[in-house]
Amino acid sequence: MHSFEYKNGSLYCEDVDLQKVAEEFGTPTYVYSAETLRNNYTRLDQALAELDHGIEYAVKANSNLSVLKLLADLGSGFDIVSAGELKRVIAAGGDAGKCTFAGVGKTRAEIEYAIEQGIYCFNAESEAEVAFIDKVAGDLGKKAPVAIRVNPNVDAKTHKYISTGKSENKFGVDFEYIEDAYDRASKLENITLRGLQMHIGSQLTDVKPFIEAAEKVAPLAAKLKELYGIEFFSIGGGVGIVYSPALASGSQDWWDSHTEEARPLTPEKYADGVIPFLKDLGLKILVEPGRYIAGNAGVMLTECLYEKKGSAKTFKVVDAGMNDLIRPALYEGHHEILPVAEPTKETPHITMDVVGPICETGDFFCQNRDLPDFAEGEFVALLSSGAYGFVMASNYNTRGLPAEVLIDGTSTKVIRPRQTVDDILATEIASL
Ligand SMILES: Cc1ncc(COP(=O)(O)O)c(C=O)c1O
Ligand SMILES: N[C@@H](CCCC[NH3+])C(=O)O
Repeated sequence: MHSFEYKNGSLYCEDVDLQKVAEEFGTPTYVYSAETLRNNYTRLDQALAELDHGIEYAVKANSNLSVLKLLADLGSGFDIVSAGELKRVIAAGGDAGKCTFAGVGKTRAEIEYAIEQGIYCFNAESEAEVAFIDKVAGDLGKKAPVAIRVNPNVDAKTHKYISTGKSENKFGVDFEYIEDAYDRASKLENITLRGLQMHIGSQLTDVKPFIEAAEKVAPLAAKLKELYGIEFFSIGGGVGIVYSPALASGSQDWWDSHTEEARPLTPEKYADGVIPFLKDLGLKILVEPGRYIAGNAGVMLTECLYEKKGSAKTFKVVDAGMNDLIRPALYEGHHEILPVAEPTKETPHITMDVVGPICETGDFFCQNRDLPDFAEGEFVALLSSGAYGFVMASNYNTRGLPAEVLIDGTSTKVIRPRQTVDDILATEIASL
């Protein structure tokens, strides 16, 4: 049973027909399945049951307040990368005391705010940052909880823009310097060393790099526990999802490739791979999944505006652009594209580029892809858009932001109304 599937000749999310959603709320619109969000969270939680563990959902993947609230209600903690994300968690009813704060460039204002809100831990990414947190905490007359992110120099074998655990990446403190960094940090007066953190990259579809990193860093975690009494080891996020049938073993059929069994990396495979290195540490193990929780829980709906048959190609121009979903333009990310009205056996397949209205050649959702034909005025869904979709949308070309809708069984709720061009202009007009 999938939360997104064809029923009665139309693509549904849970019990709701996406044709009706597109007609009622317009396009482009992001649609999320509450059931998939819950299932993904629960499944990972259960896979890690053998460990004393906590899930710190990576807010950056999808930060809509209703999504955060749903996860907070399940008991999730949150991995944040800005004061803005912390404000979101608090506004959604999440617990600041269950937040970890990552990121290489935290400002004084952000550090002050996070200390005042009582976050669980700063995950510091450099010695300079540790020293600065110590200073800011001292100025406030408080002690700040700190973990240092170790860069284990492990190749995550993912897209180079989202690999974070190699020495040439900007993240964390090099493995060979980390013990000295802890030694120096332990002498600072206004911080408490609470944990150790790592995160080797995003969209990993093979468990081996996770195993390599856990095996390399677990002895360090044990040593830091002995020396400084740290209480947690966060192994970061990064569990990948299936975007392309080519990634799935076996079948080329999209739905089959998205069955849990066909996932290249299941939560169980992930857990089985890393647990042996973590279970005897006597530390709380944190994970920071973003894409795994939200990615397959969302689609973006868009309408076909025009068809253009060029001498070289057929273009379908849709009303969403790279400003609405930037992953194909930025990482050549693959999103499956399905017509909302279910194609029949008679529907011809044609090779097409699906492109947006933005004045950039890179503004495409697919190139030279064989897809069931669809006509002007028809809606299509870009699948697996629940993570790093809406959150990366921009106003480029002075376009408003898409609406976001949450479906839960038969209920449909707009969780963020469309941002109009008038909304964008209002603040600038007021500043004229
Ligand atoms: C520190 C940290 N934790 C967690 C994540 C979440 O990654 P993912 O969405 O791949 O699980 C990221 C993003 O890559 C990150 O930088
Ligand atoms: N935005 C990226 C993931 C970045 C992960 C955050 N560190 C993507 O869409 O794949």
